[in-house]
Amino acid sequence: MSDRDVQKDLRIRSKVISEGSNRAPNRAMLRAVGLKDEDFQKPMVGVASTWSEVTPCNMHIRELAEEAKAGAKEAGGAPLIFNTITVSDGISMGHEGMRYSLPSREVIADSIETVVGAERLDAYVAIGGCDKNMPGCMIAIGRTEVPAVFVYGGTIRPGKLDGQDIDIVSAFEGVGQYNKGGIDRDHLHQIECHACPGAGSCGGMYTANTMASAIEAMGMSLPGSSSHPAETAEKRNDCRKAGQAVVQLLEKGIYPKDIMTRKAFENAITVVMALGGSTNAILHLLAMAHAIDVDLTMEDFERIRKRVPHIADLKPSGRYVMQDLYEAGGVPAVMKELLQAGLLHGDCLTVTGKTLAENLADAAPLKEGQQVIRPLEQPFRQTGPLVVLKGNLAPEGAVAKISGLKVTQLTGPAKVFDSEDDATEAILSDQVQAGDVVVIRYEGPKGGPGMPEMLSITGILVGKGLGEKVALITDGRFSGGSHGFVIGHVAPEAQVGGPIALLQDGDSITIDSKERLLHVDVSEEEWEARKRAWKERPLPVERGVLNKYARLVSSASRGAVTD
Ligand SMILES: CC(C)(O)[C@@H](O)C(=O)O
Ligand SMILES: [Mg+2]
Repeated sequence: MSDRDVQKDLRIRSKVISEGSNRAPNRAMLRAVGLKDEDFQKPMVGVASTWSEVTPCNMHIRELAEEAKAGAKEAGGAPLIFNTITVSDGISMGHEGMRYSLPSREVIADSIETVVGAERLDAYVAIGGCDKNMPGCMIAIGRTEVPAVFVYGGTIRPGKLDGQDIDIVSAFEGVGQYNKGGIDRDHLHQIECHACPGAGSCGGMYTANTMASAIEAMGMSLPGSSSHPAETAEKRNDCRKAGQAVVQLLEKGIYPKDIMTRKAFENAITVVMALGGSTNAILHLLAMAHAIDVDLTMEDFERIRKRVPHIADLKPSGRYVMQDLYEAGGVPAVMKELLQAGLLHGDCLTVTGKTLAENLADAAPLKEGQQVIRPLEQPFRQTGPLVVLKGNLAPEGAVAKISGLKVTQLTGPAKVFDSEDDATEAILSDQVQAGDVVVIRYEGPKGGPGMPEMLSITGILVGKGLGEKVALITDGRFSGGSHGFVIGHVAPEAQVGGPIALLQDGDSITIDSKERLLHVDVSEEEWEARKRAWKERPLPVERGVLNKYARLVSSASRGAVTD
């Protein structure tokens, strides 16, 4: 791009700072951070970095942010890096800390919106690593109404133990295997030491990789970037190019609302279904749609699921991890197949300034002989694996992931727990038997608060060999690493008096993923009596961010949003 082009005024917001005598003080501050006279003629481009030492997912993002900054500068912008927070789902899992995970999505969105708004940035690149970073950045992008590009920090590579690939979920399931006596302490320690061999987000088609793929499908990331692993030259290149791309979007006047359309969300859902992504995708895509005023509902997921085959042999239920998908050709190669089969809208605009179909025309196909992605004609299932269930237990809906499951229907007695801790204790001390339906309630967005992910407990069930023998239903949610007969996001949640609050031990619960049903068999009189007797509980946290969150947050069926 030539200097003349850049002087075509791209300062759609920053002009309020970079022009006029009365803004001398504002510019004085920016001169201290390195901006010069010529920079005040250029668009101010932010780089929202989620760099942090608290998790491998984000520990390399500082360097990536520098690349994006260099790219934006090369393209004629005046770039500035700013940070937002992250928390690690892997580290906060299974204890009090998990309550902060979903709220962190809002903190990330709010903090990016705050900096972009206050500093009058003209455009920005957002770079995210751990699960909540992706939707957090995208919610901000939806709200801020300036050109933006998202870059995923990239997947971790698989760990190696005794010649086998392992990852973080191996460690969670190892706890159940150890509890059952299947492995000894030393083996569990070996898993712990080898599961996470470097920088990058959890390796299977868990939440981070799911959301990264969805965002690329939506057109908000550069082609191929969602499957480029964290520690590769391609990943650094993605960031450099994202810095350049965002200035070009500003030039062309392409805004997030031009890309994040309803059809783009449909493309994202299609890719999530084909890859067998995390149940969290439903929550996060609903929240992202809300941020950009796209009317998306749980029923849209069901509608799309019915026409999209599940073709990826990816963890948690399959064999491979994101690095293997990258080596097989990556997300663009999968999208190429889906487009050819008429399953994607090719006319959607993307951050390259081209349509999805134009981008995919340049993409390489799946590698010859690869094992990760099946042909569309020979899928694992004819329909997508993320199922929305409804019934008298979940009038607003609940979410199950059925990939890898043989069982589709179970009727069993409820074992009701008012917290994940109590349920975990019961499972570890063998008080839960095959055929039981474990109910974990008061763990919803308001009741948790924060709708904790329950990978510890699902990992223990799988590790103990109960993954398909015991069903688990909750108003909380699951990790992308969770598998088994588990149903989350039950809405309305217990805290607001949803039907799940009225369950009692021994109630007969039916889960039917084919009929999409979540039903409890209790007489009407009895149910009415329980309703009358139910008393609202005070919010479990009285102050601070969790109290603010609990007061504001909407139902999981609407994405658990706070604005
Ligand atoms: C720890 C995990 C596996 O990253 C989880 O948080 C997820 O949702 O995928
Ligand atoms: Mg997670």
